[in-house]
Amino acid sequence: LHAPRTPHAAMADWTDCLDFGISLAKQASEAVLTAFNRQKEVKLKSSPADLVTETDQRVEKMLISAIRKRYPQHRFIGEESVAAGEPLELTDRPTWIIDPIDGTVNFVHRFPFVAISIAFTVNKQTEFGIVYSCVEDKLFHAQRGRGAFLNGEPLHVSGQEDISRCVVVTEIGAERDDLALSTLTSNIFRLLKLPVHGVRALGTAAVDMCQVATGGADAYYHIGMHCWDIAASAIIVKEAGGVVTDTDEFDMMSRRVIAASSSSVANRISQVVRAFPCRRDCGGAPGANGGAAL
Ligand SMILES: O=P([O-])([O-])O[C@@H]1[C@H](O)[C@H](O)[C@@H](O)[C@H](O)[C@H]1O
Ligand SMILES: [Mg+2]
Ligand SMILES: [Mg+2]
Repeated sequence: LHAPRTPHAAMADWTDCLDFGISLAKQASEAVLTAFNRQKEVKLKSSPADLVTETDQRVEKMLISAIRKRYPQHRFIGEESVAAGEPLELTDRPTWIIDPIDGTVNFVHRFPFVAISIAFTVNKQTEFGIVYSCVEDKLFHAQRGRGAFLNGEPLHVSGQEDISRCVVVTEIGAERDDLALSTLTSNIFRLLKLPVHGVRALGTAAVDMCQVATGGADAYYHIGMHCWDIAASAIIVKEAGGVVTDTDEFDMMSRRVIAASSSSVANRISQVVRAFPCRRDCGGAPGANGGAAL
């Protein structure tokens, strides 16, 4: 017996939102570049290495107000809005996940890797991601099922399967307590002893992870970052043919991520790297009540 054919509603592809997001990322990049060489007033957030400037806050407000004007029903998770007390809640509604400047420490020091990161989810599934590495003028984007691109050119991971031939990117992050620091440094020690070809850190999770999408790096892992740091670059890596995972299924709220050129490299990293406890960004079990999948 065949089930009766029911006409499906035309599948929304969210390309209009993607195009709008790209145009906003370009505007935001201009604001970031204008401020890049100027003196900045710097404030601390959760630790002496967790910084915010007036530009982070202004760029986020600009992005959210422009999106809200065009899509009044959409919701937001923005790094600086959450820091200002807005709830961090992912629902099934269309949601923009925004990091107005990923790499604020770089921005403050004029170390030339800073990015605007914008992801868009519906039903807790990421539909597209945009990462604009402003100083490099590199625009990465990916849409679910449609591939990943850098300045319009298709991206592919390296496909490397042998950990001992990998360049691995990671970040130390803003945590400065003893347990976090000893875990993070011993992870690097263990990877170098495998050995791997090299360990790198650019100071922006979003741009780091996009290196895996380009094939310039073979893997990336990070513990302690937040969903806005990696939501956009996760879909970019996946659409470039990479693997994005956690110790288990990828969950953007878990504050742990492994992105790799192949599942064998991802598995090897997950065997070597230890995590320290971090409070989830939101939700309980992965995929449930606010957890989010790719
Ligand atoms: O604060 P921010 O500059 O947006 O984001 C930070 C950067 O991505 C950094 O590379 C990472 O190590 C931190 O964990 C993030 O918080
Ligand atoms: Mg960030
Ligand atoms: Mg930021």
